[in-house]
Amino acid sequence: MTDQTAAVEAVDLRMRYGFRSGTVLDGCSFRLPAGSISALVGPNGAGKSTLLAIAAGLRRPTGGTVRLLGGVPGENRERVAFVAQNKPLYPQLTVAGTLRLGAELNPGRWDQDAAENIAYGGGAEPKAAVRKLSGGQRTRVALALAFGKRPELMLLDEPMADLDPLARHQLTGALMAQAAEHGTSIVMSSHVVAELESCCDHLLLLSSGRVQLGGTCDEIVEAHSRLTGTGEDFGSHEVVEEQGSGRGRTALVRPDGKPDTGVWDVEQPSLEEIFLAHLRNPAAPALVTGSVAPATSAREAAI
Ligand SMILES: Nc1ncnc2c1ncn2[C@@H]1O[C@H](COP(=O)(O)OP(=O)(O)OP(=O)(O)O)[C@@H](O)[C@H]1O
Repeated sequence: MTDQTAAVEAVDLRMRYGFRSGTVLDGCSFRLPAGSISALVGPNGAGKSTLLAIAAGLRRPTGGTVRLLGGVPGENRERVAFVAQNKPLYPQLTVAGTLRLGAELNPGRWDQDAAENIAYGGGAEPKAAVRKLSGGQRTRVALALAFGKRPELMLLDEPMADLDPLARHQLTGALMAQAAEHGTSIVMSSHVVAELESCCDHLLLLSSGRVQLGGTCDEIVEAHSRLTGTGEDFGSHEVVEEQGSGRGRTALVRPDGKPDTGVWDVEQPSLEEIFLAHLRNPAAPALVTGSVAPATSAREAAI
């Protein structure tokens, strides 16, 4: 794989589930670099699962293109692991039997130790039937299949949703180790923005069918400021969200140059504050930095 190869690249991706249903993805374009951890966030119904299912080759988009590791979805299944939101498993199998099946389906690349570390870390016994496991233990078994496969790309739909705080912490560590030691690309959806900042390289906020925010965590944070003061207006600073306050006015902005510190108190908002402000104001101007812009639009920008 070359440095230029994207883990996932989408250009003008569009999706409707049927003539009567609304548009779920409406021209999504982004490029998630290989070898990094990327998070997909957005409100309920934003299309995160739809996007991951398209990338995994389980759904055909209505329009646009998506490429994984340089190929089309579904083409390189042995290199890609997908864990769906409902974590489908065979309920009648035991945990050990599920891992045996994983080994049989992935000859030559299966890592039993990696799979067992994830599957048994939450107290599940090898002989326990999957149908008798707790939600979090089932999630661990589904993730164990993904880790055991030693894929080049993991697509994980809300992998932490059922896990307790300690298990979330352990899984975050395991994902970071997987990316650092094996160069695995990881794309996961999540609702817990505060937990993503410490482990993710790139973030995409999906809203109204498009990428509302995209870039590295640092780029997104550095592109925003919170201004508080008594100024008349925010001038050419791009306002994402504005509120009144006892001390005057306050706004989350994308500054156009350095704000006037004689008029405004300038603070750095957290990533979570920025995301919440964008979620409350979906009409705010989008920001997609060069680090996650698709190669075609990056080339256009350079011309
Ligand atoms: N099989 C389907 N048939 C018709 N509409 C669907 C189907 N699956 C999803 N949708 C619709 O597509 C939209 C996006 O759903 P999706 O599950 O992709 O969002 P999401 O961002 O993953 O949401 P959540 O955070 O709640 O998991 C929703 O309006 C949903 O109702």
